[in-house]
Amino acid sequence: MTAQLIDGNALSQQLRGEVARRAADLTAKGRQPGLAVILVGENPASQVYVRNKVKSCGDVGFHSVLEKYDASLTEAELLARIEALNQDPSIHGILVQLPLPAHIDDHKVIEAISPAKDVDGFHVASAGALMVGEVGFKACTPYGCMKMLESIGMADLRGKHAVVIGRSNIVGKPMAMMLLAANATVTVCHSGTADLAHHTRQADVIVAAVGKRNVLTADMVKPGAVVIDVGMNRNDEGKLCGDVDFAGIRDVAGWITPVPGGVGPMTITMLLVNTLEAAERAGL
Ligand SMILES: Nc1nc2c(c(=O)[nH]1)N[C@@H](CN(C=O)c1ccc(C(=O)N[C@@H](CCC(=O)O)C(=O)O)cc1)CN2
Repeated sequence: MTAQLIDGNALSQQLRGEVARRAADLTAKGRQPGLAVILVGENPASQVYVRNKVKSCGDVGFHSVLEKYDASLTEAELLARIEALNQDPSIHGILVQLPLPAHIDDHKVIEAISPAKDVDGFHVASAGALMVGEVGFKACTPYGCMKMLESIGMADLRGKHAVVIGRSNIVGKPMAMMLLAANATVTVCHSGTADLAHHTRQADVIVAAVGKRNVLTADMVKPGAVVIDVGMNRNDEGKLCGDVDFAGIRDVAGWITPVPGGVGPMTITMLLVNTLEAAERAGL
């Protein structure tokens, strides 16, 4: 068996077309969606990501502002900027690019963003809304993974077993909640899991979100399973790769997401979706 690819670039293009249409409607009503992106420091990967976010905003007709600050910015200064953006009616979404420099408490910063503008979905209020099934912004990476499942006819996971590898607040935990909301039976594995392969071999859907190469190999995958790779690592040749052994697993899985071109572009697409929804909700 050769797994079919879930193409994040193609799916993103399709979803962004719909976002652009809805944004044009809002703009015509005098409410152009607006996103503020804050970058603190010189992390080279973060610089690429924020540039892509701002460019993507332009592509779908959003207003955007990129605020870049030196790594010496104080926590108090950052909190003051967020408060100003919370009050700015032209800004519907606020995003602080992570990671932040070590002297800034990222939890404090995320909690300073108004939940109504928390388009990253990282605020405790957003996480709580997801937990209890209320309206709130969903974290973009797991939300993108759910859209990828939907695109292959797996919106409803009743009777399916999903295994999430990783328990971070921004991917693993919200991913598990979203899979549960889609009726999957969910197992969350992590560094304290005794026998990872025992769990993954039973899974119909596996989401790998660890940040380490080759955490999942072909012998750990049930034939026909869906494998979603959230990882973003460099291999020995310096090339971008995910958390799973793509070449090996491709011969076993039914579906697999590539890196690059899989979950990454979907993360930015769902940020656009959340920003659009923030602008739509602002008019209600
Ligand atoms: N405030 C946030 N910070 C971070 C988030 C986030 O969702 N919100 N996630 C990651 C980084 N990230 C978005 O910010 C992100 C990472 C990767 C990609 C992406 O499209 N990757 C491409 C490859 C890019 C390359 O060549 O380097 C791909 O997979 O095809 C998008 C967004 C941490 N911080």
